[in-house]
Amino acid sequence: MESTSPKPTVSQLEQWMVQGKVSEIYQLFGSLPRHAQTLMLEVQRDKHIEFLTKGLKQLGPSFCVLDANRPWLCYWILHSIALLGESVDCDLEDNAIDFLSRCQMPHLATTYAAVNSLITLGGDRALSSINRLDKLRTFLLRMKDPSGGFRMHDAGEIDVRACYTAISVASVLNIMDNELVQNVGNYILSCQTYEGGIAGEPGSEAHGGYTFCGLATMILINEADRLDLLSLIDWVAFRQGVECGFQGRANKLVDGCYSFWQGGVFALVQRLSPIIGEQLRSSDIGDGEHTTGRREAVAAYDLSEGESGSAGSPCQGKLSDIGFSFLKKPAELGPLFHSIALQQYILLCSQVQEGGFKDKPGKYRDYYHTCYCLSGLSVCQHSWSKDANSPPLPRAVFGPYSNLLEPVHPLFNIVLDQYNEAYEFFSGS
Ligand SMILES: CC(C)=CCC/C(C)=C/CC/C(C)=C/COP(=O)(O)OP(=O)(O)O
Ligand SMILES: [Zn+2]
Repeated sequence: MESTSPKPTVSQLEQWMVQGKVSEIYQLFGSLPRHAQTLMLEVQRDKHIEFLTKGLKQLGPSFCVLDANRPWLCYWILHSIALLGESVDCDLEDNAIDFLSRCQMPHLATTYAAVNSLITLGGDRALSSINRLDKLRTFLLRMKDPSGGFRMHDAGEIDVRACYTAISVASVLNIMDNELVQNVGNYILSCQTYEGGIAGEPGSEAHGGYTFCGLATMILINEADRLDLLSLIDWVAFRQGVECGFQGRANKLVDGCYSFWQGGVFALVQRLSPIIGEQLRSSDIGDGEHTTGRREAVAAYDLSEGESGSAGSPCQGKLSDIGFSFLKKPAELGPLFHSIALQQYILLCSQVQEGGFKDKPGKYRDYYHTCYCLSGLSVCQHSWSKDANSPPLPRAVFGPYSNLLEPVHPLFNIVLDQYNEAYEFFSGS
């Protein structure tokens, strides 16, 4: 007898993508012919590069307009290209360096984007174009508020993003000092909410973007132990939805960009196990049925620390070296989220087969979502590796192994090779 519901085709799936039907996409993906499934699960490298290169060219020809979004577009595009293991041609690179070295001020977010872009381009010309000691350090100090927080720009808002962008740039450029760091921890601490996540400013709602920024900042200033990491982990673990992607905050829709903002939080947490162990041991676990998980976690920590002997030792040495040392520690914890499910969301719901990524089915692709979906995908693929430099096992990578992206340094969201080159370059002075 003939079936009344014929098997869906790839174009029907694309139709559902446009209509935003996530559950239909998953349900019926399974009944596609194998070759069509394989196609859908592949990172469409060539198409993404085509989309990204087109965007980069559109920023030119001489990158001459200094509007606030351009350094961000540059970073989103250059970082995406680097994650895909490619580089840009010489003319585009020269134009980008000239443009970026002219626009490192007067806004912290664009400064961060410009610095990360130049580090991503790499090489002496790009790295030495950053006037870090005179101009940049003076600018960072001018943005600092007596509360400990940073302002985004002169007379601008003080928030967790400003703290992160200032501290991230200072750390990666080796210009961190006590004056910059003073009271930043108090400010971030005042933004951790009753839910466990971190808000943009005191009294606001916890959000994934700010939770990433706040946690990364606390790690970079060696004060992560001051946060309530147990409630932060509880909060972020509950942000992965039934659609497999992450939402930015409670009761909101999932969105591909949170694959990095929330996924990145997990990548950081994986290397905080001594502090988490300490907080678990001193937490009031109680003896109710619902506390079994926590008691088991304490027991597991006691065991693993017995094996590795890595109790929460404070970080020694230079402030700017914390980011570098952080990745030298093994990731003693496995991923505390469903990393395969997230890869499924990114590839089936956010990836646009013609190139680029989007927030969710029903939306259009853009460079911001392309950057943060690819960053999140890389975090997932490398989330089972204890050592940041060792390639993941095939079972950690959803779809063909050729989907594997370059690893990032999760504190800065810079591809690891490029971060290491910058670390070497700036560590001498
Ligand atoms: C380094 C740097 C500048 C980081 C930025 C971090 C970041 C993404 C912050 C999120 C800001 C925010 C509250 C978005 C909510 O938008 P929405 O209400 O449209 O989205 P939602 O419904 O998903 O919460
Ligand atoms: Zn988004």
